[in-house]
Amino acid sequence: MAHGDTTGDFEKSPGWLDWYDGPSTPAFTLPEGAVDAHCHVFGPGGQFPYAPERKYTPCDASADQLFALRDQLGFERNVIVQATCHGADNRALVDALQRSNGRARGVATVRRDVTAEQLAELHAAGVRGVRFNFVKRLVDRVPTDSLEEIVAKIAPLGWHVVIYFEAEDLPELYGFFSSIPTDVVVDHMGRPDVTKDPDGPEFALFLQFMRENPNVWTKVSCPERLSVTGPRALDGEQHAYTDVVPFARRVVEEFPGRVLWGTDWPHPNLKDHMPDDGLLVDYIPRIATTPELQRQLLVENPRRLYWPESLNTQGA
Ligand SMILES: O=C(O)/C=C(\CC(=O)C(=O)O)C(=O)O
Repeated sequence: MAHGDTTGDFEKSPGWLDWYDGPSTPAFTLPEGAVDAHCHVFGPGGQFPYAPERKYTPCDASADQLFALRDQLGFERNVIVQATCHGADNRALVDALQRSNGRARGVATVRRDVTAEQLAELHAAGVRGVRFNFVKRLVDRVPTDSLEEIVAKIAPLGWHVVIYFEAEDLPELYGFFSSIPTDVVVDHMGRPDVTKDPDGPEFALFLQFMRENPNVWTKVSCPERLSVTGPRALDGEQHAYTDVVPFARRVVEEFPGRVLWGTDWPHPNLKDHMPDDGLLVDYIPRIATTPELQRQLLVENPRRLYWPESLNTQGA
């Protein structure tokens, strides 16, 4: 369904695909307490304007719409990640966290001049991390000394750093990423080229990065973004994105305690189709094949990072 061409004073980027309205109820029953650990809120633009420096203008995707999806799919909680279309203006994120009744935590974007007071306010709202984006079509590159300054400011709060990059850029960024002292969460497995061999050198470098750095976690999310051959999660398809499965399954099985999963709703910048989020949930048991792996991926791991106070076992 189209959600309108304008949002407040903003016109959506040409060719923008709106999120899928009326997703199916998943066939896979999520474990109790499951967390959608990667999703976004956009605007509404009339209330929370998009950032002047943005590289795309999305359709609105409000907190209420996100919470309705959460309930429909059977998740208990969300981790809402600041997207580049809102720059370092975290107001839409903070508003969503505050209206979630403690059922959402957040990852913000901040600049090097962020103050301790601003960070304390974000923490009180439920922010637990910052995101550094290195995807060239989304942002202008921020120098690493600025990022190091930010890390020094957020580390005392117990926050972590979410990094988003493409596989071809890992060799250049490997040293900087390995130097980050906090926990680090890699979005979408570092965006592997899934036409390549999962046993080949490109993905081997990513696996090596995770092996060498026990503070590094990853989201085994976004098959709809990584897949080349599909099939797409539409029309009841129960075997969607088969080409991504070997990559995600490999990571889940080698690092079961350091993986997260999220819908990526509302799926910004997809070009050729918009997935049915219910069918995306049905992809999960193909990459986390046992109830124990599913519980770690969906419940225990996200709680350790985002709701550690809810765990009563030490070092769980
Ligand atoms: O939602 C995602 O994970 C991916 C995005 C958008 C994004 O990250 C952003 O705007 O910050 C993408 O690949 O276009």
